Amino acid sequence: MKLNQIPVRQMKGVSAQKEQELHAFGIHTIADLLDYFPFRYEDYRVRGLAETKSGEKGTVQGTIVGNPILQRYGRAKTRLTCKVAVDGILLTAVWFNRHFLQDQLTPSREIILTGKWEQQRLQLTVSSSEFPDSASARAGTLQPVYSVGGSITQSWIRKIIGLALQQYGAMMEEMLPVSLIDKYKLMPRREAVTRIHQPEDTTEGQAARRRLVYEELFLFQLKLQAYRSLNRKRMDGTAHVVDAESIRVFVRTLPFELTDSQKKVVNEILTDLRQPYCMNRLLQGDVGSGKTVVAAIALFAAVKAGFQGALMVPTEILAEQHLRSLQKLFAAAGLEVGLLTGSMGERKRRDVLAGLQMGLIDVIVGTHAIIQEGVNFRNLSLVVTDEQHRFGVNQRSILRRKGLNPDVLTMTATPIPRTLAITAFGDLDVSTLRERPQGRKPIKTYWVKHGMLDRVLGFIRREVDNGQQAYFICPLIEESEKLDVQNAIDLHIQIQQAFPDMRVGLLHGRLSASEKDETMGAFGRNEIHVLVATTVVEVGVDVPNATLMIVMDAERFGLSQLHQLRGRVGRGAHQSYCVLIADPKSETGRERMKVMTETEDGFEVARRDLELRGPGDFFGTKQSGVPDFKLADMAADFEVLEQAREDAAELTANADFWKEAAYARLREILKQDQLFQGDLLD
Ligand SMILES: Nc1ncnc2c1ncn2[C@@H]1O[C@H](COP(=O)(O)OP(=O)(O)OP(=O)(O)O)[C@@H](O)[C@H]1O
Repeated sequence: MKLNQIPVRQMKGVSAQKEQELHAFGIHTIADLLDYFPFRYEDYRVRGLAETKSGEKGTVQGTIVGNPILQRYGRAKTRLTCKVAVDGILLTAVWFNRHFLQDQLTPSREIILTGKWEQQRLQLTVSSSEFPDSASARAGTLQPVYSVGGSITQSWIRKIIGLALQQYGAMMEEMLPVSLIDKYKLMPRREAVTRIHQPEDTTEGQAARRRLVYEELFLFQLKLQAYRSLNRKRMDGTAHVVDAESIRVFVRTLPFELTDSQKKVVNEILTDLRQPYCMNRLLQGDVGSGKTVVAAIALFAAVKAGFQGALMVPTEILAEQHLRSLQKLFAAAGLEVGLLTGSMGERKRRDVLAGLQMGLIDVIVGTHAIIQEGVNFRNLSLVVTDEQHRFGVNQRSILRRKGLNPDVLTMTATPIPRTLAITAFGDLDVSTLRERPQGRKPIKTYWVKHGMLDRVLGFIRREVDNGQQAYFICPLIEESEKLDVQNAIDLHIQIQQAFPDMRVGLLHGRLSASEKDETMGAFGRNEIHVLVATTVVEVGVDVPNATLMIVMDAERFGLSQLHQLRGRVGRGAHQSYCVLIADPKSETGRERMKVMTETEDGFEVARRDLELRGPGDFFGTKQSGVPDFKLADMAADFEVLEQAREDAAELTANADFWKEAAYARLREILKQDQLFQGDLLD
């Protein structure tokens, strides 16, 4: 029996109700329980009074002198005091609401006190006390502090983990190969798990943590690297026969000349498409840098080679927009483009599904719906996805199980510093669009206070009179979508009242797909002058005639989000503006506004963002696609992550890893991961 197969209920003391509550903390098996690590320690080590600083918490040992005095005050409140001799000093120990201790405080008995020491008054306010002769004494130890709640208390979980260590500790298996344990002089697993729960001292706790952090990051990287290595080895991707001439002809039909950056990136992608292994490439380019057309060329190449392609986007608004632009681009070449979204009618959906299965549709555009059950392709060979986090390795394995192993091109407009990207996402190949199409004027960005709304309205008037359009964004914070939608509705009324002669549109997440589509379509045709919207327009929306982006309460947005929003303008030849309305309360908030007014370069914005937030926070956002680690901290443990990546890459590249007994345990772990289901690992 393995520890991860023994339900936690097997432990004495874990009732059915406790078991339920443990489940909420992700604890199902004994292995989970042992891996439920403390996030800090409480220090109960006994020190001399001289070493205990006044005003701070400490633990001391002394002898009770004289009888305790109990005072009652308020309703059912008590204050118990007693003189205790510690290191030759007579101090007053004070307990609040612990009247039941009175009988135990007998003169000349030894006692250990933990609490706040006030030297001036020779007084110690006790938070916990115990007698050295009692069995459950904590004194002398560092006590682990766990994340707890409900009927799971600190002392209960300490006890149950302590018992689990006694009962099952010997069954804990090593996971890391000896070579790595030796290389970094790591604690063996059994010892590390025991010590992280019950360290003798801080050094030991840290050494245990170091080992377990490495293990966690190594296993994370191992998964990514093993996946990549298998992928390369298998050579079961599609080796597209790319017809260079027809691509040249297609590019000539585009309404503009490709930038040098676009040409370079297209070549990188075409080279990948020709290879027999699967492409896994990240295309990063600043907002408005022209990623869509690059994707279109790649899709065109796949179709010309005799396959189908898919473009997966995060929202239905974007799906509709991309459908229209691809239809336009592919019209002359006679490619058939289809749309598949979650909110589509059943009949339409059935037609599309049939079209995909029979190969009548060459390129499908859609949301997540594309890779759901029941969607079958005739021969899908390329998936382009619009935001890196939406198409992770897991989605990939869904397709694999359908017998599909497409090349994947992931586009992101959130430029991630290269080292971070590579480290966090395994070994993606990265292509970067550095320049924007020619003729674009830099967007002018202003930061104004709420009091200046009148002038902002004047700005709208000027732009609309010039034939341009404006976005007016109000925040949408997930916790109270209802309130935020109300904000948008109110703002819409306010703007419409200010400009009775203009057409003011409203767009938010609560509208139906067709309502959204209608509004977006009308805005695209300049039938709506001002679009009041929530962040549903954040990514990808492309209306080149819009030249003014106003963001209400801009302090409520993160830097990359603001940059994305700003990127909705400046997409045509006209001068564009971004106005941030904000009264930030914090220094970081002000700093963010400053960064926005100082630079328009997405890479620079990302760099400053990283500086302001640190990599921990950067990766903490949903954007990153990086899982929550139990122990590891992306910021503090970043170097370990780098190291772990190198180790994992080296190991999986070595043929021994896939057959030697020494690595059987690691292969076992991989096999259990759903990512590798259906794959033969050895
Ligand atoms: N080489 C080019 N020359 C001129 N215009 C171009 C060029 N490439 C793309 N465009 C136009 O630039 C605009 C922005 O392109 P696109 O929508 O592909 O940007 P993007 O990189 O996807 O940006 P975002 O992440 O903001 O959506 C589009 O209107 C597109 O037609």
